[in-house]
Amino acid sequence: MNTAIVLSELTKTYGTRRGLTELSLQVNPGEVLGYLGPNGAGKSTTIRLMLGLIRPTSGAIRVLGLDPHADAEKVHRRIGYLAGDFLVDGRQRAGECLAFLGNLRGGVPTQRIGELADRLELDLSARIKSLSKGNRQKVGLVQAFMHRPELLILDEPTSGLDPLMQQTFLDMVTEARDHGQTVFMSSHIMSEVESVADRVAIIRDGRLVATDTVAGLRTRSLLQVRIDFAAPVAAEEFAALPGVTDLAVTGTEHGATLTCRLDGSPDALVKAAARHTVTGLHADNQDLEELFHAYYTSEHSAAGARADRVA
Ligand SMILES: Nc1ncnc2c1ncn2[C@@H]1O[C@H](COP(=O)(O)OP(=O)(O)OP(=O)(O)O)[C@@H](O)[C@H]1O
Repeated sequence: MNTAIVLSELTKTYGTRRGLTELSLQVNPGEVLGYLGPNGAGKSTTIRLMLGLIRPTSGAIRVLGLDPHADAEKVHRRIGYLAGDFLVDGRQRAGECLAFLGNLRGGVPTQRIGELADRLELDLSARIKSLSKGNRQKVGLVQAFMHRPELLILDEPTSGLDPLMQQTFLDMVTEARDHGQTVFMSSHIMSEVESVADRVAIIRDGRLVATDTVAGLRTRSLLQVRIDFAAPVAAEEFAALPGVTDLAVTGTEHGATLTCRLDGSPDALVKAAARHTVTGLHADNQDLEELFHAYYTSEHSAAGARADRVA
């Protein structure tokens, strides 16, 4: 079976503005890939390139084995796409709009549209212009999922959905994967994709900075350590230890508390601490949201510095 999506050394510039820079990424059939990055990172640019709506400045793209620009019609027939700004004629009723789009895709049973609308609590008789942003987003989701496409490309799909509907959407993604469909979904929130994504790709400033499974990303996260001492300790004693960053030592009523982040083996830190009387020890993994923020806020952060480990 063909790889669902292959992006090879993709660069897109808009005049002098950066869109994407030498981005390479593969998405396997049946995989859910979460595509994460802050505003302006290049997520929509990547999606527009994958749909053949714009052309790369250099590099190559294959979607379902086809060139999305040269074979746009064939590719579009086989995918479900939700744009970041899903726009349709607001005078139509939601049901009419979905029936029309279903016919364009070779016919979708009314029952299937009804089932999806019920799950998402979407009123099919409402005129689109009268719907709230979140309800309009639901129309977009139904049209992307209704014909059970081989590949779903979803740009910020949960935008405007309340937490209950976000969960319904995530269930729909899981079911799509169970049916063997491939899902590429962009987001700027880690927690939104971490429960459904097989892999996560993180982009910043148009470049891919990490791709890994959610479990793999967790192993990259640093330990946050707190050690309580019975008497004052000197920060210099710990600052240069291997893997220790963001070190702080504060005096307390009963002695001192050291906090730091730790990358790799705790051995040196534990041995250094053991030269003193330790009254408390606490170590926790940095959560994924924090790791993600470190990736996209600072090139020189601990996690950012490990961004070269692109899987
Ligand atoms: N048509 C355009 N003309 C000029 N610059 C553009 C155009 N489209 C995108 N860009 C620039 O390309 C970069 C990436 O934009 P893109 O919309 O792909 O980001 P994004 O990750 O989707 O952001 P968001 O989360 O805000 O939607 C930005 O710097 C943006 O200003």
